[in-house]
Amino acid sequence: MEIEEEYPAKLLQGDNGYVLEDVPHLSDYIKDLPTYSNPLQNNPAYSVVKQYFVDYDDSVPQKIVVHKTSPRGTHFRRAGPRQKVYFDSDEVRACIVTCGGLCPGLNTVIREIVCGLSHMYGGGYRGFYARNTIPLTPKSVNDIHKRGGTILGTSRGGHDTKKIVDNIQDREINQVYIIGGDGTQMGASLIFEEVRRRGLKVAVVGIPKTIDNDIVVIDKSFGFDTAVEEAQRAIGAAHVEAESSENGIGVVKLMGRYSGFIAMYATLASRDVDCCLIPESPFYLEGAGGLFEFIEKRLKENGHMVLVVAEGAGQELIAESMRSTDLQDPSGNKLLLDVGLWLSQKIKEHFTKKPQMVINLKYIDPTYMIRAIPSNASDNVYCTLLAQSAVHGAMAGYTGFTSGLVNGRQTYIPFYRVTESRNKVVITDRMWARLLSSTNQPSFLSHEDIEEAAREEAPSTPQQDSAIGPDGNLVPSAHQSENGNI
Ligand SMILES: Nc1ncnc2c1ncn2[C@@H]1O[C@H](COP(=O)(O)OP(=O)(O)O)[C@@H](O)[C@H]1O
Ligand SMILES: O=P(O)(O)OC[C@H]1O[C@](O)(COP(=O)(O)O)[C@@H](O)[C@@H]1O
Ligand SMILES: [Mg+2]
Repeated sequence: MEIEEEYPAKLLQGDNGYVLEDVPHLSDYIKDLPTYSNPLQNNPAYSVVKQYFVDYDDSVPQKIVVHKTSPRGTHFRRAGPRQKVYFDSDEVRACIVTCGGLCPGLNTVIREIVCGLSHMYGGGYRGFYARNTIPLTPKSVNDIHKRGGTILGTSRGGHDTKKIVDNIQDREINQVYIIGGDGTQMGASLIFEEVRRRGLKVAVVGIPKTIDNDIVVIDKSFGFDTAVEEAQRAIGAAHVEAESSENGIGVVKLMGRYSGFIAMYATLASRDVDCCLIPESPFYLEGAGGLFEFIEKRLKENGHMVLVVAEGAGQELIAESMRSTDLQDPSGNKLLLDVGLWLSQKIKEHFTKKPQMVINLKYIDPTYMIRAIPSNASDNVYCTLLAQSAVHGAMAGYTGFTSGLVNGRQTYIPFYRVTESRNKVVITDRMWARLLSSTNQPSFLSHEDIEEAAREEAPSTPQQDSAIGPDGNLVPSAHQSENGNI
């Protein structure tokens, strides 16, 4: 049976403004699918756990800060094992792919999907393209969580939905686990649509991966904690270098193409940073309130300083001062100019005009070193829960969803929700205000800038309070940002 129209959003209304943004299910487009008892009920590890199975109606609210009169709002389906499953254990043929940039924890997710299917449901495993597959068994993945990178390899570009689904069909794969960022989830959504159009019993499941933490709705992405921890080591080194020489300046570039979360959290965590520059907050170099003025002030006060810059910061400034290109990577992401090198050069040029102030600048670019390490303990546990949730969801017949943590609970989120926008640092939010007050750096914002930023983040619910104080200064707003917890 071929189905033509696009899959409609599944919105279920309840009392007091309750909305469940549900995810697709195989039974939505394949009738009379057989079901089976979940084999976990006979598994000695789980059978002792009271209420191990998730209640069909369990859901998780997207916003947890509410007022007396607030409507209950959007909810996502709670992840976890269901009493009934839609795959017989012997029937499962699963494949896993990793796409996009590297991120700590990829191997842990792979390991836990394999082990989850095998130990919990007793399934089998395959990859997409014939010559490119690696058979995965619990034995072969046993130690991989201790390694960085992905044992499956990864790439950008080359997405051909029809070819991929042909392959899934030819190889009789019925569960597809796709680990990747916004681009990958977009591709996964197209694969799901095609699978559904062809009426195939194939569960298509996404696991969100982004070291930049730029995926919306979820609390934070796996590997982010590890990245922040490792970034601190680079900041520590920059601080040692800066402190050890007169007018020492340490510049550290961190990842963050459009979202400065790594830079912001590493800055807050380390406390050694004097100024943090992120893509969301424009800055300028010359004149009153500019970066050069601030650097001079800090050097006079402390004799050294540390500057952290996210890779996507100041791109318009660089474009103004040098010939920029519109080159893209194979996935269509704009190739960025190296802001770390550019900024270091600009600072050096500025101080050559001030012979009374000889600086000593050291530039550290730890970006690929940060990305290549294995995940830390907390990310390892997080990866395990994400992977197990994904497996439980696929076994229960859910499809077209991303497995994600929302307000500390594992949930199933429809693909369109995680791809429709990008998670960014909200500079009129409390967290950025905390950073500004911890570094005491200038906000580089005029009154008009602040008003514009606040307008962009205009309060849409009573949970979102004003962000500008009577004096026009940044005032932390009392609401949670789009992704809640961090
Ligand atoms: N809009 C899109 N539609 C289909 N596939 C996409 C889209 N954007 C990216 N992809 C594919 O997803 C994969 C990873 O994308 P990329 O942006 O490099 O990484 P990430 O998923 O981490 O954001 C690539 O193979 C790319 O071709
Ligand atoms: O050099 P590469 O491999 O294209 O990766 C660089 C990019 O990857 C990132 O880590 C993000 O990767 P994703 O798009 O895969 O999430 C960016 O911070 C960085 O711009
Ligand atoms: Mg991307």
